Amino acid sequence: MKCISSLRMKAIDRNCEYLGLLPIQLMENAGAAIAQSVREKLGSGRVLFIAGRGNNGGDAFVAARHLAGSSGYIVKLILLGKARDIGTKEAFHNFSLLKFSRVEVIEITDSSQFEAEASDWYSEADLLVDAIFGTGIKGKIKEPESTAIDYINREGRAGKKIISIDIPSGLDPDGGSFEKAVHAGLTVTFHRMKTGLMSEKAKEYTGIIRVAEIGISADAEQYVGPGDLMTLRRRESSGHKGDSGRILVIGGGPYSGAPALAALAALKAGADLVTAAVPANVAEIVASYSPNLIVRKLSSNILCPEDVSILLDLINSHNVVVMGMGLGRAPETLETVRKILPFCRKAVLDADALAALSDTVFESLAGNCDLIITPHAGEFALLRDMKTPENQDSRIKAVREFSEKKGVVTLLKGKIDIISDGKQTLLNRTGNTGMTVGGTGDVLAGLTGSLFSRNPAFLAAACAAYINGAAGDLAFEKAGNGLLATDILEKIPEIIKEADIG
Ligand SMILES: NC(=O)C1=CN([C@@H]2O[C@H](COP(=O)(O)OP(=O)(O)OC[C@H]3O[C@@H](n4cnc5c(N)ncnc54)[C@H](O)[C@@H]3O)[C@@H](O)[C@H]2O)[C@H](O)CC1
Ligand SMILES: [K+]
Repeated sequence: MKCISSLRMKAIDRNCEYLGLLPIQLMENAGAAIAQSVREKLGSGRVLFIAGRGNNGGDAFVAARHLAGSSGYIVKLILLGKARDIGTKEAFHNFSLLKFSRVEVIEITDSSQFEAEASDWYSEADLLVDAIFGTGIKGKIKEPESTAIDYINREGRAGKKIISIDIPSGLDPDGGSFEKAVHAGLTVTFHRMKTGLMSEKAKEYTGIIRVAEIGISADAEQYVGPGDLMTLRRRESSGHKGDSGRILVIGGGPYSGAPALAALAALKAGADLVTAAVPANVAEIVASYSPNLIVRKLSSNILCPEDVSILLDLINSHNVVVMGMGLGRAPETLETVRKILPFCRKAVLDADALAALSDTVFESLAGNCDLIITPHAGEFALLRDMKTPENQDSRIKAVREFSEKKGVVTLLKGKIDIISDGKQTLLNRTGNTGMTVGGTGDVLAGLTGSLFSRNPAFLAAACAAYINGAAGDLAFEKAGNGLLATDILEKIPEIIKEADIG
């Protein structure tokens, strides 16, 4: 069964919101699924919900309302804390609806209140629903939550039915470890199995696990969105120069704009230091584009084997190499690419550098170099020696299989970008017709390198595709089809700032 982490689940939730499916709608569906599970376990009787102040509690508020509307149930709810401290507007909204729903509610703020005020509520219940924490649990369990768990388990030992919402409270949703946790007879988890529920230790706490669908849109999971950006590593506020990425761009010779665009994109996406190593004829031109660039002049007018020693020094002092933009495909250039690649720990290969790849090169890199390739359909066809399929499903399959076989992350550029590492695959639909102009691929390569310096390859490539397209969409509003790659550069910081990852 496919499991997901709590972070991925949060990313999908955020992507739903981006698509217009609001958190309160998901909460309503989650609560309805819980109410249905209660009905299946108990035809009629007394049901007690024990709810925390997060969204796990929010699901309980919805479920209690649904159940109180069904005949045959007496529904009570213990809120652990004060109503004013409920953490989200969705949970608070649903809590407010309880006063119109024939659900009796008490607030417990201190563990000493349990004996006098809540003990009877526990003992008279036929079924208890645990909604203290779900995926939001952090650190040591405090009071009154800790005592609330003890009381639930006391009733469980007495043979009562216990249903946990999403996760038995106390269990770490990812690792499955715990200091104490609810012993449930049934756990109703949402959308997908959570990794922590599958752990050996968790088994005796979860009881039977049911995965309930809560209406999450397929696209929220299949397409990159702001939720994925949320999972990127933030820049350290106390970081030193270089901590947020040292990027080496190797490009140019026949062209001068391409390496400059990649280098500037890396800077705009938050890299601290970017060095462009470029052939001698274009070094001054590239430097003249921006005072922000550090330019290293190579020995000749094309990249050639005489440059290998200086390039190896540069590779050692940078953490990601972005290579290929405007390099040309002279045999000595491709030979140089092949010579230096095994020394790169992390590399993004674009454009002409892709022509240096072969099965032998891929094999020699396996395990040494973490590689992202960013071909368009034509370059991908050359890499595979096979036409790139037009049909979307066949294209996805081709990218997935190629990435798995070669041990790389592929970002296949197109109207819909496809990103895969062979196991995970994401699609990206940001971007527009104006972006067929030259240079947008160079921007994407630099952007990818910048994110790659702080993040895993797959996430970096997927988020770079999204940011590049989203920056292009913003630029398109003003420039329309007269959009230039430099317009996209200008919009990158806005997208990064909006996503709060700068
Ligand atoms: N797509 C979905 O799966 C949906 C899931 N929903 C539910 O939302 C919860 C996650 O909600 P969140 O608000 O992020 O966190 P929790 O409710 O699990 O917990 C936060 C709550 O608990 C307090 N807290 C955290 N740690 C401790 C501690 N050690 N001791 C005491 N108190 C603690 C914290 O202060 C907060 O008050 C998910 O599991 C689902 O049930 C959505 O409703 C629908 C979409
Ligand atoms: K729970």
